[in-house]
Amino acid sequence: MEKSIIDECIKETENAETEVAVLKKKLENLQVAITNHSPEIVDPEVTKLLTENTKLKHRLTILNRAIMAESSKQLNSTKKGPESILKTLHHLFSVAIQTACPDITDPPIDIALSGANIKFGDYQCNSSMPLANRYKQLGKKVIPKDLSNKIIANVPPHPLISKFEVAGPGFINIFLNKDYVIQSLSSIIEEGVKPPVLEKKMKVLIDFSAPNIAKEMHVGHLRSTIIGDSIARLLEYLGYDVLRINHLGDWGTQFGMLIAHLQDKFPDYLLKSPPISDLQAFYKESKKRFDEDEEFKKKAYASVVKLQSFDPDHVKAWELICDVSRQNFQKIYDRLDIKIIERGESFYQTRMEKIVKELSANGYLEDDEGRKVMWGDSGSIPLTVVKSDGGFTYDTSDMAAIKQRLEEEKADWIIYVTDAGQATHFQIIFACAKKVGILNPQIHRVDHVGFGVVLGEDKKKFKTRSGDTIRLLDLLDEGLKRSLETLQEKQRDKVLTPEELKNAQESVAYGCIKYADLSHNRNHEYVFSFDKMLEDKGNTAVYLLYAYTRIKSIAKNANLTPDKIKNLAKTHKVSLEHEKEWKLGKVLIRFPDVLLKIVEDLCMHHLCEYVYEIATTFSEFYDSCYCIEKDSSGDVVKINEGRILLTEAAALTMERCFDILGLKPISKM
Ligand SMILES: NC(=[NH2+])NCCC[C@H](N)C(=O)O
Repeated sequence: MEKSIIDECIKETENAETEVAVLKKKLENLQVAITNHSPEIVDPEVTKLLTENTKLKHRLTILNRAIMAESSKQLNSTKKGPESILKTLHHLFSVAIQTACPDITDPPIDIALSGANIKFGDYQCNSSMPLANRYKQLGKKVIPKDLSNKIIANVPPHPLISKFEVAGPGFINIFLNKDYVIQSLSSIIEEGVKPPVLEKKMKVLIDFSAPNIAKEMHVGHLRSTIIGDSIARLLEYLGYDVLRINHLGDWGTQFGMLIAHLQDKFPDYLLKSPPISDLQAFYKESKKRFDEDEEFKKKAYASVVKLQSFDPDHVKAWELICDVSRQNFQKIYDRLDIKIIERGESFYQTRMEKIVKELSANGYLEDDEGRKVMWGDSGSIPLTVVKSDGGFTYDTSDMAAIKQRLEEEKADWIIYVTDAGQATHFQIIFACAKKVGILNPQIHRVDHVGFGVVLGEDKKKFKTRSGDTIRLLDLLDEGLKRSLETLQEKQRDKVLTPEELKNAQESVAYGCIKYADLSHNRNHEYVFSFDKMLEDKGNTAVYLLYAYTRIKSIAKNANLTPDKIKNLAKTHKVSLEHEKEWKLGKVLIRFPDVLLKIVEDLCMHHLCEYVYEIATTFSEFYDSCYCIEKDSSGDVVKINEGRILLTEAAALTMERCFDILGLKPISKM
């Protein structure tokens, strides 16, 4: 409905504008007539037209204002989800700036959160200085401060804003309206923490985890698993159609030797499942034979060929081998509560054959000493599409995969989560896919979400004492052991039931491993340290989980269940009078902005910083504002409902953050 009002207004404005232009032209013509001929003839006509012109101009201004008010109303409608403060301000100021500076095309709209000093407002618009520079380039001298006042006068009215102040050389300080924030927080309590409205619902395919069969899943894969899962959780929450894909390394020449070795060692493998428990040892044995025994090598090559042409016995052997790895991977996914669909490299075998034919037929492949290569646009290094022995590579499977994902799966957006070392690989894949018309940057989005290596506390590559890769299951076990010790140090075992203790132990152990990873900027390497991640101070999962239980216990102490608090919100206002209440309230309504920023750069540490900010701002609030008062015998004598409501809004927002980060908060720990 609002849309049709806007359309109508726009139409009316356009009509009025055309009329103004026509009248202007008429006036000009008359002016010429006046000077050239007898002025007394046209005089009454001129006067009439002039009055009409003024009237129309006035009507134009009114219509323009109506459009602005209507479009900001549309932005403001809370039914669909909370609004992004930054986006709303950006919209309001772009209307104001375009009206105030009609001669500047594509004006800079610079909106930012103000610093800690509340004197400078809550948000700032810093556009006047660059705008004055743009005027200077046009040969006009404009004082930024004057420009700021003109901009302010043109900001369409909006319930979010209480007032403006122009400061310094021309900064516009924006002060938020308390009632607006109260309203936003009440809807959190009454309706839950809703995601901001999506501009466009997209189908997103997230390629993450992706360990390799017969090799140990290592900490790099753990990082990919944790980061990928969290991005998936975020995008699912925002309402995207998410497909979580495990691009398992389950294909390739190493399977030749594994199958050949299996056939030799367990000849009755088709009838009886071979008892391989340690696939890595099995891999080592077969590799040794492959390197030392020519006969075996030949057999191994023959096996690959048979497998790739889907010979049933070879496929069976391959499945047996994959199953051993799969079971181990699944144990890790189960513990960390990771949902993912397996679609390994093998899935693309026939598609690889097809795409190689197509690339070759269309002249994209070049011969390079027997290999067939393809160059991307950037030209750095080419993809090896076919090896000299005719086999396919990691590159081939990724070309087939990107085609399958965009064309068959109809994904709008693909996200690949791997170590930063693979950045070039993906750049070339994207460039080649673009070159052959699979990937269209106008409609598709592709991201390589890279991450740095995991280091041990000695700042060297994370390894066991003996220099082996650390087994992830051992690492998770160690986490469980250490988290139990931490809880025992705090004497939690004396207060919690065995079941509660176990829940707390798992929540802390897996939570701290995930959080330590997510809270670091993923582009940097990070040091894996149980000591650090189990600290109860600073930005750690332990600190946050405790902070959350403390927040939850406030209402519990007042005998207020979440349902009762919901009802309370109908009769009481969230309290934002105290400076610390106001500070917390403003942090809480930033949630949509934090999520939208992550959609842009896919850096989950923004969310960790945000949830930490909630916890620390909450503790500032709690230090200076009582929520319940007890008498000397410990009985509750007074409840401050407005503050209980604020507490609930904080707890609900934290819960949402935890959920996106894959942490499981517990009510008692
Ligand atoms: N489509 C992809 N290439 N996904 C990532 C695969 C990661 C690969 N299996 C590795 O261990 O490094």
